Amino acid sequence: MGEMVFRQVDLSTEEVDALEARYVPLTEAVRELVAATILSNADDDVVAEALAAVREVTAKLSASVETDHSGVNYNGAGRSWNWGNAGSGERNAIAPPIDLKTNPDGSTYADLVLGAAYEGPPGHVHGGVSALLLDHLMGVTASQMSRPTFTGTLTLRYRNPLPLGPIRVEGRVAREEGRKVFVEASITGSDGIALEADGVFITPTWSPSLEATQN
Ligand SMILES: CCCCCCCCCCCCCC(=O)SCCNC(=O)CCNC(=O)[C@H](O)C(C)(C)COP(=O)(O)OP(=O)(O)OC[C@H]1O[C@@H](n2cnc3c(N)ncnc32)[C@H](O)[C@@H]1OP(=O)(O)O
Repeated sequence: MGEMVFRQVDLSTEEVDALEARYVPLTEAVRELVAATILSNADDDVVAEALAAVREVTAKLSASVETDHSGVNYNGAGRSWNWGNAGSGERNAIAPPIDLKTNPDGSTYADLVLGAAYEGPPGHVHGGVSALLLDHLMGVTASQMSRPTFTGTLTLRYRNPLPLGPIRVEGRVAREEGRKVFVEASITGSDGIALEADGVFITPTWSPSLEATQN
């Protein structure tokens, strides 16, 4: 297995929150840029201007890049962050804009709006995006944010096309057997239920290696 390191970073929770607050508006603006890039009818001059501006700002941001992935980090107070996570990273404009909530009974849900960047069939959500949302929400549900769990098997039933627009993803732990956590989930869109899923999430025998670093 390749190296999988969870990094302990010497930052206070306030410092992590401040960093997140600095970048989240940028993530949201980049999502708007992605949508505008897909939908724009601008002429050659405007597109050339946008290209130069995006290249310039990307060069400015890239000047301080030190690594090729952001990883899973945590501090001494137990605050963890995974800014690049493909399913939910707060600084990842490619990730769906998910804000996952946990109910007192451990079940989870997220209400979000999927726009032009998530299209598959005309006007509808790409099946792989639905799978990404479910894998992520079900993995968090299985972990109860207290233990690492990996997707073992994920079974999806695409019952109806899912229109772009507002959707709700919901999940709950159905049962546990040893290291296996069985999770059920669904996605509902403006036309009603679109997907049902069940999955087996497994706590590995190995513990994640924890690496302390100075930041
Ligand atoms: C503390 C920090 C908390 C942080 C929370 C953050 C939440 C983030 C959420 C992120 C969400 C994103 C989530 C992601 O994207 S996770 C990324 C995608 N998933 C992976 O990369 C997983 C790759 N696979 C593996 O690493 C191993 O195969 C695992 C760990 C899964 C099992 O390897 P292990 O060596 O441990 O297995 P075992 O042979 O001892 O078998 C043990 C039991 O399991 C049963 N079994 C085995 N394999 C499968 C299978 N594939 N389906 C169904 N069942 C399976 C097996 O029959 C046996 O059952 P039984 O015979 O005992 O009844």
